[in-house]
Order: sequence, then structure tokens, then C-alpha cells
Amino acid sequence: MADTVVFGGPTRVAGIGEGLWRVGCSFLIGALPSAHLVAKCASGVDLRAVHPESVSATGAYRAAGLAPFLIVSALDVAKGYVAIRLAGRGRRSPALHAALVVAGHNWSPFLQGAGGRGITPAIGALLCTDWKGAVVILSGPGLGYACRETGLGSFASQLLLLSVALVSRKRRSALPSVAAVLVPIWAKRILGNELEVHADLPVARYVERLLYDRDSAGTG
Ligand SMILES: O=P(O)(O)OC[C@H](O)CO
Repeated sequence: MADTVVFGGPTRVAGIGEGLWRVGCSFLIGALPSAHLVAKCASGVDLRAVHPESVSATGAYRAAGLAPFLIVSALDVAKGYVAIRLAGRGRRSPALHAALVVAGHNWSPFLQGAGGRGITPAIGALLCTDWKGAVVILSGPGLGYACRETGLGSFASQLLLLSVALVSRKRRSALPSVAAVLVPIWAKRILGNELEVHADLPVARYVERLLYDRDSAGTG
């Protein structure tokens, strides 16, 4: 009887346990180091050694070529999609799962905290919640690459995604998932693998990181 009063009964406890399990699964799915494994198999290169700030599809392309890039991109989009599907048909907390799958991708415990920039798992997650958002966030790196400003193009598309969600008539359902993927994406741009704010770094440098996803002075 006591647990009925305090915890809401065994069924509720089991439900909480299952929810925590699914949440943990989302993080671990995101953390699966697809770029690292594919690049290692294809070329023997350890992406953490050559491109530690972004162990991603782009890193796999630089290290091993187009086929590994396409394979990693597909796997990383699938990570986001599967994590939201695992949240269940009812999907009461897709935003939480979206945030965790992107966070796992960005700071993978299998890579000692290294990881990607979060775009591909975000595309997969948004394909489940609002496919138009996936198209918007995908357009940025493509257009940016064509203009030789991939980082700025990616940020512009992310800002557009947020703006559209804010003014949308469906914003109550769209905004949580959009915010959930953008928080870890922008945190990775600003803070990198260490998730640290350095007091000696000027604010302008953090703004530059957010906009361009790089440091002009090459530190931090
Ligand atoms: O942001 P990521 O880690 O999904 O990687 C993105 C790809 O390299 C394409 O920009």
C-alpha cells in the first residue's frame, strides 16, 4: 500500500523505468560513432586525430571519400529517426528524445566526448516530427557549401527553422522539437567538445563560433 501512496503504484514505477530506459536509449543511439567506424574501416584514419572538433560525415568524406560520406550521412539521419520512433507511438516527449539523440551524437562517450555537429541526427528527428523542418535544416549546409560558407549557411537555415516554428500556427507542437535539436547544435558550435566557457575568451569569439562554426584565431 505504501508504494501506492508514495510512488503511484508498481505500474507507475514500471512506466517511469521504461521512460528512463527509452531516454537512455536515445542518447546511446545518438552516441553510436558511425563516422569514426566507417572512416576507420574505409581508410584506417582515426577522425579524432585529424578532425577532432567534428567527427562527422564531412570528416569521413575528407578522410575516405564520397561513399563513406553517404554511408555516414544515412546512418546518422537514421539515428535521429529511430530515436524518435523508439519514443513510442504516443510520443509524449519527442522533444526530449530529439535533444538527447543530438547530444549523444555531439558528445559521444564512445569517442571520449568528441562527436559531430548534430545536423544529421536532427534531420532524422525532424523527419519524424515535421519533415518540412528537416528540409529547411538540410538546405543550409548545401547552400553554404556552394557559397564556400558551410558554417554560416548551416546557421542561417537553423535560424530560419526557429523563425518558422515561432510564427507557425502549429508552434505549440512544432517549437519544442525545433528548440530541442537547436540547443545541442548551437551548444556544440559555441562550446566544442569540452562543453566549457573560457572566461578569458571574448564574447565576440563565441558569437563568431555560433555564426561561422569556427575560430578565426584558431584557439579554443
Ligand atoms: O553535423 P553532423 O555531425 O551531423 O555532420 C554534418 C555533416 O558533416 C554535413 O555537414
